[in-house]
Amino acid sequence: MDRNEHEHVIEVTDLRRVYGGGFEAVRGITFHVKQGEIFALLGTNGAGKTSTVEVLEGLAAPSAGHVRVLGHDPFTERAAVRPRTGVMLQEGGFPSELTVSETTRMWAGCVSGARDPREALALVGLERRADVRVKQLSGGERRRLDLALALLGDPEVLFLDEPTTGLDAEGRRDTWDLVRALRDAGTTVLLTTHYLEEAEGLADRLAILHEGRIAVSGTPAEVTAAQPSRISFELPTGYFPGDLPPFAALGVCGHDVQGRVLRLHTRELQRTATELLLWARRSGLALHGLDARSASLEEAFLTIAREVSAPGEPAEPRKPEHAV
Ligand SMILES: Nc1ncnc2c1ncn2[C@@H]1O[C@H](COP(=O)(O)OP(=O)(O)OP(=O)(O)O)[C@@H](O)[C@H]1O
Repeated sequence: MDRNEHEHVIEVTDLRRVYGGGFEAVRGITFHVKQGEIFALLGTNGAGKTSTVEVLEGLAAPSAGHVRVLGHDPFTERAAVRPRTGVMLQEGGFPSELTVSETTRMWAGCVSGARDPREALALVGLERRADVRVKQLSGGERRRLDLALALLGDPEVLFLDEPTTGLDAEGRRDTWDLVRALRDAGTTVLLTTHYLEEAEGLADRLAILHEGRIAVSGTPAEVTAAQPSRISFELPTGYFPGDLPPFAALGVCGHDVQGRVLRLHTRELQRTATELLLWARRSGLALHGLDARSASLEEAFLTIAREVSAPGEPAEPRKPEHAV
């Protein structure tokens, strides 16, 4: 591999995208993706993921800021960028009467230096469906066909917009294995996804978008570590949160009560759990519904998603934000 491993293959600087009518869908985001890295863009519905990816794919110009893919402006230098990138859109939109094989061959005719269409189908496990009409494919098989087409040009950069939507668990795992293999061979991958376990298991780094801004970013471990762990249980009859030992002594950094269920937030899960159980034993109490769970990407995502701005009020970026 003669590519520079540390090169920023994708550079996004202060990107803004304003639609006709003045709605600002992307409000100044900055991130970089290194060569041979899988970067995931996560976000609530309407957060601006597709609006961002479309600019990277050269389908739209930035309203402000700038974007580079492989060192070029993907919009004004489309001819230089497009042959080196593979794009898997959310909706493939193939003619449904063509077979899988015909579709792949037709697409290969539009790609310079395309790999053997049969090889692309084999990569996504569709070789046995080559003679089936596209309209007869399941939703998951169509996603795999979308991916096969994106891989035809053996791209250096792959844009995957929700690549595993509609796939069953096995198909999803197969796609993850394929994306990892492509990354290991040097391909740079930018993907959007709604599946948090997909981002957690697949991405080297990720950014969570919210209302057009990057709310948090970093490696999955960094983003997760910024969240507290949780312990919840039913308050024993006649007990209130104030009857527990002082929260500071338990290492608790926050709490909430829903009905009789007390939820403690902590950054020291082992210490808090130990102190809580010792207190329960000393007090002769059974803690029903006891549940302790480490911080997760899901927790980070839900925390951000709950921070809904008031109508007309721009969302403020969260601090601290990891460097990307
Ligand atoms: N052509 C358009 N004109 C006006 N507003 C648009 C247009 N396309 C998207 N938007 C708005 O921009 C915002 C961001 O949309 P975008 O599709 O980028 O979000 P997303 O994060 O990809 O969402 P999802 O997860 O639902 O696919 C949304 O509020 C959407 O309604």
